[in-house]
Amino acid sequence: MSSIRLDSISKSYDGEHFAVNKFSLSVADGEFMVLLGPSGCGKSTVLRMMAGLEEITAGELYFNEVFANYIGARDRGVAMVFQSGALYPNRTVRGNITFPLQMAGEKPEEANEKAHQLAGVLGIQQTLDRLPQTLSGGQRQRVAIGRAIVRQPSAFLMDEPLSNLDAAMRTELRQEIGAMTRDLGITTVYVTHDQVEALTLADRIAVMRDGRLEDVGTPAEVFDDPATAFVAGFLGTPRINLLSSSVRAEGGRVSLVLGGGQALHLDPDDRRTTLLLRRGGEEIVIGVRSDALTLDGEAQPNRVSGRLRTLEYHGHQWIAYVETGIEMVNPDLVGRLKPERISTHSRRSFWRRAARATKRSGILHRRDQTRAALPETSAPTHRRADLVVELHSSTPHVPGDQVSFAVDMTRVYLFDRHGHRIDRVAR
Ligand SMILES: Nc1ncnc2c1ncn2[C@@H]1O[C@H](COP(=O)(O)OP(=O)(O)OP(=O)(O)O)[C@@H](O)[C@H]1O
Repeated sequence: MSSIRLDSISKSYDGEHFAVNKFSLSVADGEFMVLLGPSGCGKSTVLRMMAGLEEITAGELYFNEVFANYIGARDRGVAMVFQSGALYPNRTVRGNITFPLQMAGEKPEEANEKAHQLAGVLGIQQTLDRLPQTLSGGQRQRVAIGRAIVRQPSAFLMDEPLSNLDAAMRTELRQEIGAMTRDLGITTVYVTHDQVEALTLADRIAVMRDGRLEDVGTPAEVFDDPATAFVAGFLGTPRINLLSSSVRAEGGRVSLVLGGGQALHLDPDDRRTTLLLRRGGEEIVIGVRSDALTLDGEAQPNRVSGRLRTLEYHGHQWIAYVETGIEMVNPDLVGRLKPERISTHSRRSFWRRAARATKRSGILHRRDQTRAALPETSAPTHRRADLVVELHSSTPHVPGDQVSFAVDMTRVYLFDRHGHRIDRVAR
């Protein structure tokens, strides 16, 4: 088993943009780490650099604290499973699983015994003598997992292994992957854009955006205590409401002024009051999950009101969409880094680091080719949109009614205009 450490890893495929940009992460021995983020944020690239399938442009990779940038893929002792695990079509399930052992010179009886045991763990004993084309997608993926772990790799890297399966099979195999990797105590890095997979499987989740690490923590930490508005928006269904607001600080009291003549008030004892007293007049972003709002909050000091536009029935709940006159912030765009041409100075220091990291391999980089995203953020992008509220029982209200919702201020997140949490995030 192995710990994995990435120290300021960058990857550029084209010398123009960074697919991964100064990404640092430590995965402990035996930990199940999920890389989560939207399509194109660089998750697979990070995984492939760990596997040795992509050259690292800059930064350092360590396995068990041993520098590993230039260790060949075969010598890293890691196993990888892809979206659709390609199997040898002319070999049986047993033949596929035992193949890596045969290559390693293991005796056929021992290899068969291991395949048999693993097939038991993966629930595919009945298929051992069948060819891949006779298997379902879920069974094929199980065989691919079996073949990957049969040699007891020091780390197991999985790139969206469930994405080609139907919903029921995803849930079943997800649970089995979780149980199996924990039983074996194997260090696992698992890539997905599915928040449910991330929340249910991970010991810790690393949330990525535009090639960078946005947040890392246990599922409860990133969900309940998100570092940025983007993370708050990426986790949770319905998506969090992000309300544009400005801070009014007067006489030791703080109000958060919303559009449509509305405001929320922080308790003087609230530790965030002290932080915001210094930010009077500043624009901020307030995050309120749809279940932190309670209908019929007319009598509450902290409430938001509006016109009920529509109600959706979701079986176990109703979702209310409310026009409030409050300006909402798009969670996908808030604080997004502006891609800009890198300055000469930054380019030089980038390539100096790249050269240091690649010295041992003798790989030369083309200095004049790179462009990068500088750590500059655009202003939050606003949209006029509905407030989204979960209702757990039916309501006599009908579309067109004026409605009020009490806001649970203990469950409100405050972000600066670039989407970073104003109060300290506990990690
Ligand atoms: N071989 C390649 N050549 C050039 N660009 C690439 C290559 N592989 C990936 N990229 C680019 O790098 C960026 C990150 O891609 P990557 O596949 O790592 O993202 P991802 O988060 O895994 O996305 P997805 O969830 O869609 O697989 C994307 O802009 C992608 O187009």
